[in-house]
Amino acid sequence: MDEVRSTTAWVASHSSHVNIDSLEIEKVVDSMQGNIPVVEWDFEKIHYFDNGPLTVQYMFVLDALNFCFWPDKDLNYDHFAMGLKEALENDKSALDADHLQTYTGPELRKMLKWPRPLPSEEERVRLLHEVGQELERSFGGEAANLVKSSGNSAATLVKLIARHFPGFRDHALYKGRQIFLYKRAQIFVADLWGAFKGKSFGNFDDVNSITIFADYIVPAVLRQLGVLKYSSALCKMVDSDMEIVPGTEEEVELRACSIHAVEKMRELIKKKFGKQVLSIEIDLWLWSYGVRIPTLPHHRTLSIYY
Ligand SMILES: Nc1nc2c(c(CN[C@H]3C=C[C@H](O)[C@@H]3O)cn2[C@@H]2O[C@H](COP(=O)(O)O)[C@@H](O)[C@H]2O)c(=O)[nH]1
Repeated sequence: MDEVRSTTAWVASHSSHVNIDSLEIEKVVDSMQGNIPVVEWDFEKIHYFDNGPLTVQYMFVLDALNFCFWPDKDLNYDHFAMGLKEALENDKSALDADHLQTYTGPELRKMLKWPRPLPSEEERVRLLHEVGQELERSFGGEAANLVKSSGNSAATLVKLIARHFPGFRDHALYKGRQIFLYKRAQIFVADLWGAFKGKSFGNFDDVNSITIFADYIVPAVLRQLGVLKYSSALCKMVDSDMEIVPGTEEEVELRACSIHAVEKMRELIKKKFGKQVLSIEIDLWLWSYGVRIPTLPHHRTLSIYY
């Protein structure tokens, strides 16, 4: 996680299209007196939860597919969460490692009750197969064993996921440097922590090492708050729904500056109010705020990472 922190800080200090406004961070922090609004995990009441290993399997599969819903304007994250939940409730073996390896696009669509091809459907199916194969090869078929191998360390779990599952290797090259973002791997840790309320499979000694999850909602909220300032060219691209090519400076800056801005917010809360706030808590507040404003313009990049 140190790599996520240090490389995104480097992007922020070399940024050409996105600027972090420290004064606005201070205003936000002061206006809340350092108290981040508490948002309950699964405030939407959409997730599968049985307090056991099957919940871990559900979360891992969901986070393997947790990217890029926007190309279909009627589709969102909730459809995936609820679809997988219902599939599991009807058939406890629906997400077993051997099953995951055989799903086809039409079968995935049917499971999610989606009437037409999903965005990046072939990639989603490939990622499901990858998860099934590697869980079977290295973890006895169970994501719960992957989590157990992390020894209650969030940082170790993210590393293990990146090592074993290429689809989770959310890196970018920026001005000649490798930048680490790890959105889906980190969100899996946060989902476990939230679902199990920091106990059992959600017990991580270093949960504060996790950063926010750089998706397409959080940068939009930080912009709305005035914390991120975009260049006028980037404003036009985002506001006109123009696609931003993955790996471009603009895309990497949007994501990396979001991570760094929230780290700065945490530091300021600590300095001014003596409170230790988790990035996960800030993320959940920002994200839940953003998804409640469907008209909020967000950047559009075709990606499997977020
Ligand atoms: N930063 C951040 N990004 C998140 C999530 C979540 C869901 N988190 C669960 C955990 C607790 C809650 O109760 C949620 O159930 C999804 N996303 C991202 O949003 C985008 C989807 O947007 P739309 O197309 O409107 O559905 C897409 O990139 C998706 O990957 C989060 O928490 N943080």
